[in-house]
Amino acid sequence: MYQILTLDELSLRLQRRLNRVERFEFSADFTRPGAIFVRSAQVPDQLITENLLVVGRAGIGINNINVKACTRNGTMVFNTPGVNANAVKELVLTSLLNSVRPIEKAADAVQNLTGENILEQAEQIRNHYIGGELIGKSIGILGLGAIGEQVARACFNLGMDVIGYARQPRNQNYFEQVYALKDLLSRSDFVIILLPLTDETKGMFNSEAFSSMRKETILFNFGRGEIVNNAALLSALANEQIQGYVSDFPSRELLQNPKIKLLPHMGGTTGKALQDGAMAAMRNMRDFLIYGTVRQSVNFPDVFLPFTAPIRLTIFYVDQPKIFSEISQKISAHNIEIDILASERYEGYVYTLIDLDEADLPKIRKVTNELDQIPAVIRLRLLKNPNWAPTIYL
Ligand SMILES: NC(=O)C1=CN([C@@H]2O[C@H](COP(=O)(O)OP(=O)(O)OC[C@H]3O[C@@H](n4cnc5c(N)ncnc54)[C@H](O)[C@@H]3O)[C@@H](O)[C@H]2O)C=CC1
Ligand SMILES: O=C(O)C(=O)COP(=O)(O)O
Repeated sequence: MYQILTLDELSLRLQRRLNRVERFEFSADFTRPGAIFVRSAQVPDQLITENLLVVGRAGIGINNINVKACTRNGTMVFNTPGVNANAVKELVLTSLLNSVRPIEKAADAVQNLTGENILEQAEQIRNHYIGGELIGKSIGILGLGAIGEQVARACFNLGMDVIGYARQPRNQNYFEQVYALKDLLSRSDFVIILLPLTDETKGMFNSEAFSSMRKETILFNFGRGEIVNNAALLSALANEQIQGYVSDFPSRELLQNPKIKLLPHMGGTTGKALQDGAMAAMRNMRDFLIYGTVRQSVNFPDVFLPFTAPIRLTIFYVDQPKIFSEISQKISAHNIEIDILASERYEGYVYTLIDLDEADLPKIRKVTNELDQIPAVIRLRLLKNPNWAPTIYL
């Protein structure tokens, strides 16, 4: 039985389905879980114990997970790229359109009309709500990944001049690519942040960045709050260096400012995106726990191998010369046949699946004890093929 800690809510329907099929146990209270399911909640470091095999992030941003500590612990971390890209794109477009048409204020004013001839009265006040248009305006997009690309394409189709900032050449015909942030900021009527939070992007919008922007520009942040330095933002708004700020990441110092609109981190919060993200996360988690295969990981290489042998060893180890020959020699010294294997490297580590043509568990356990003694080996698991027999040994 695998204990899966749900740091964010997972639909009961999905839990019941998974419980039935895979005999996983879900709880929000496990203190030493074997797996963690999470959205944006912070994963506390104390949960990264020797029990923890995998952390599954339903969604994209992994700034809530100490990935380095997980890697050192041999814990696989994955996310679910693209599952909420359309949801975020649609919220970005909604926010953009809202920023040029005062729909909410106009609709509120209509509700306050009284008497007969409501339409006539409404038409008399409509000139208080004259809007702007997006067509012909310039928009700068930072982050041209799953979401940024979709936003760029949609804005191009709305007739906007789209400028994209990316480090590698992209050769897309619906945006002009620039390599200098200042270039993008000085030319854009709207600037959209769709970047991950990293050491490089943290505080990217500082007083220097704001000094390159236009006074009529509205800045939208759907990446992460910390990409914008709030003190610099507040002074840029007060000094009319930019017109307004729309962010999906509220914080106390930004509340109650008429030039700031804050949303409750709802970019990926649609029924479809949540369902798709949870399903993808659970599929990746199940495959890793039951078959040892890796998909969409951020710290392990992706490795897949059909599981046809009775026993599979999974080994995560530091990439060192001759390490694999040491592993295979120890296996063959016990007269155990390797049926097939798959192995990939990633950033100084190796993950290897070794399928054994051997079902004698005591004999295999002797080998795994020896392999565990190799200093470069971080985590070793022994999986029994569930289609051959129902129990899984860890
Ligand atoms: N508001 C919300 O609810 C959501 C917010 N997000 C945020 O949006 C970010 C992007 O999401 P996706 O497009 O799905 O991810 P993605 O990984 O497909 O795209 C990220 C892009 O940013 C680029 N990038 C990274 N660092 C950069 C830098 N220093 N300079 C220039 N480009 C850089 C990458 O090359 C990549 O093209 C996520 O990491 C997350 O922080 C994502 C989903 C929902
Ligand atoms: O996927 C992301 O990075 C998001 O920001 C969405 O977060 P959520 O899963 O909705 O808490």
